[in-house]
Amino acid sequence: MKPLGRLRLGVNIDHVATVRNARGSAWPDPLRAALLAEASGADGITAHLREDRRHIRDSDIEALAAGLRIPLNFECAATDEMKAIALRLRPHAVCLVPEKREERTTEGGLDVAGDAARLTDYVAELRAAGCRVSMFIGHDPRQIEASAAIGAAVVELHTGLYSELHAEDRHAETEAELHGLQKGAALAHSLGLEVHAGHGLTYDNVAPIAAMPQVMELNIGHFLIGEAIYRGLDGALDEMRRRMDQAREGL
Ligand SMILES: CC(=O)[C@@H](O)[C@H](O)COP(=O)(O)O
Ligand SMILES: NCC(=O)COP(=O)(O)O
Repeated sequence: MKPLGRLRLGVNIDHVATVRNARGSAWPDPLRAALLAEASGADGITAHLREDRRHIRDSDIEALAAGLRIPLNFECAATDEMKAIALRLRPHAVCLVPEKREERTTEGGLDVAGDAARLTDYVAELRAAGCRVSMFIGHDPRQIEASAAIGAAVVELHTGLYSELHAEDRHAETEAELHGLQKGAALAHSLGLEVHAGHGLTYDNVAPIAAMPQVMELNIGHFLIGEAIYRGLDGALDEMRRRMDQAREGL
């Protein structure tokens, strides 16, 4: 199958805020990083306003919503508090993610099937406000089908397990997880969902994910912000873009 279109790179700037918050100061500023990413060819900016505000804060989301020219993908838990923020700021996209207060990072995908009735209404309100709503899920067919059924426009497939297995050189398990993601992407596309992917992606593991023809957008943060220490943010993005395009070329 030929790719469905040019693969977009969304840059997650959460961990610029992590560094800022480590010193309780105003520097480095996530908006400034987002504007640099925009100037360096990012197709969108992702920011996750966690309920505990451990990195991105309300004021960051407001500054991003007001200051960006490229689309803002607002990641949040499906709570009333977050919905009120989204309805006020009306970002281009809202990606609903599962959250556990004690987790180090997002573990697993959202249980859309188990919360379908509530999420149907939740998504409808965001859609009515003009937001493109996405579900951050694993590749379980039940969750993909439920995402289509509740009216989501997009699913973002969680690549965290794939990334962990890849980093640990667990080749057979990595391949099995990749196969699950590939099947999930095909199912989601067949149901009319736009397919995105992200979490834990790096230069070393991005190619097989970028080569999935149904995937239209990758959201990448932690690795790129770290790599920017060595290459600058523009250099870090350029190299990721190059690897994404290269993976797509052979299709
Ligand atoms: C949902 C997701 O994959 C990202 O937003 C990621 O969670 C970045 O934030 P954390 O590192 O706090 O999990
Ligand atoms: N939704 C995934 C994301 O925004 C970036 O995740 P990571 O690259 O910071 O792990």
